[in-house]
Amino acid sequence: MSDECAPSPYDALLLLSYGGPEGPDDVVPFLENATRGRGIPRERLKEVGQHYFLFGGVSPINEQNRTLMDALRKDFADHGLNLPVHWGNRNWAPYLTDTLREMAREGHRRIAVLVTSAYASYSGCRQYREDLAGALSTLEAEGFPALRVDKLRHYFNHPGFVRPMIDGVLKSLGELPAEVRAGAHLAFTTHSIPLTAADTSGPVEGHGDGGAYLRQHLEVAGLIADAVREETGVEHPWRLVYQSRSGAPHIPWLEPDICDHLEELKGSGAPAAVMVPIGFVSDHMEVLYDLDTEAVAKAAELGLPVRRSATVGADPRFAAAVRELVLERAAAERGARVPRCALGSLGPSHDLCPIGCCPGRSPRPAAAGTGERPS
Ligand SMILES: CC1=C(CCC(=O)O)c2cc3nc(cc4[nH]c(cc5[nH]c(cc1n2)c(C)c5CCC(=O)O)c(CCC(=O)O)c4C)C(CCC(=O)O)=C3C
Ligand SMILES: [Fe+2]
Repeated sequence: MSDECAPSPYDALLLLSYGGPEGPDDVVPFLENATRGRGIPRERLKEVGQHYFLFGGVSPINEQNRTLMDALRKDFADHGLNLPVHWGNRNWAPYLTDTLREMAREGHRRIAVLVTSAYASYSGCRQYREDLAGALSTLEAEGFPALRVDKLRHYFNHPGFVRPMIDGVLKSLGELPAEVRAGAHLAFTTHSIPLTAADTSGPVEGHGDGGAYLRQHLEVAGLIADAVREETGVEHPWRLVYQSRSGAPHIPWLEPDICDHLEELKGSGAPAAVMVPIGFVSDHMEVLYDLDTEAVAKAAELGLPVRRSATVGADPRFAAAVRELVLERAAAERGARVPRCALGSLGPSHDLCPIGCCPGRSPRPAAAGTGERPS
């Protein structure tokens, strides 16, 4: 095997995700897991429960992760990369701790971790690092030998993440009625988070003004808008907007909401819009309900033609990007320097989150960051 394809020091890849219910009886316990200690009002929980019940209590996220694992295994096999792929979740089976225990039993010791969130934020980055630290300490208490987990860098600006979304936007534009196509607005959408969480996202030096969360999303939106203009020769106006707001009403979250934005677009005479869910890796419940159900109904009520473009899901280019991320990090851990792919101007993201990156409300141990490395 060529050096480029050596995964050492890694002996496995862990796909780490959110998890979702797989039947009506799972919905309430899943929501309890997802919101424990997070101060979410009961009303919001009832409402979100209804979103899941509308789809038979099944979130598509677990099946999407199984499909992504298949795509990763195929890509790895096709490229002579011998690295087993495992999967664990924060909020539903297969739970992270159970997966890591199984991996430890099988003899894995040094594990690269891909989280299904492309951007910096407490929910999308540090919380997963806290989950990893919690799982590692449970296994240590159970007497397992020490595991080391390395979280792969944020991939929001990796071409394997961005290019499939560019194709998705072009496809959605093509599906709009021809007479409104050229005037269509692009509504890039992501998960709203509390303003304080946005402001403190990413390394401390960049805190304030929406932090890394905002900058990274604006970068991706701009990259996609530029590529679409180059491809079509049409300048589609665009804006970054938000969805899936939770929390107590008096706490400010990122705005505007996608539905309010659609209303504003209609009011200002926009003829159509494409909703581009850049904040999400697959078409899970936030996409299926908040965009395909709620926002699509809003647009119908407004008489605004809309399309929703695809998330990357298990696109082979994304699977290839994951392979590249594993190999580049493996090389770095071996002390080698290899090129790191990133589109745009922000450059490849850090490997190790520095202290103070994406802080939570109360400090908890987090794995895979500066300060967690053996000296
Ligand atoms: C930034 C971000 C991402 C994107 C990055 C990533 O993908 O990780 C994301 C993804 C997801 N969020 C998901 C589901 C939920 N998120 C909730 C609540 C919250 N999310 C938040 C943020 C994010 N969430 C926040 C700040 C809260 C408030 C509570 C808290 O501070 O923790 C709640 C509780 C009910 C509610 O409050 O809405 C649920 C059920 C699912 C699974 C969907 C499925 O089942 O298909 C996925 C992929
Ligand atoms: Fe969420």
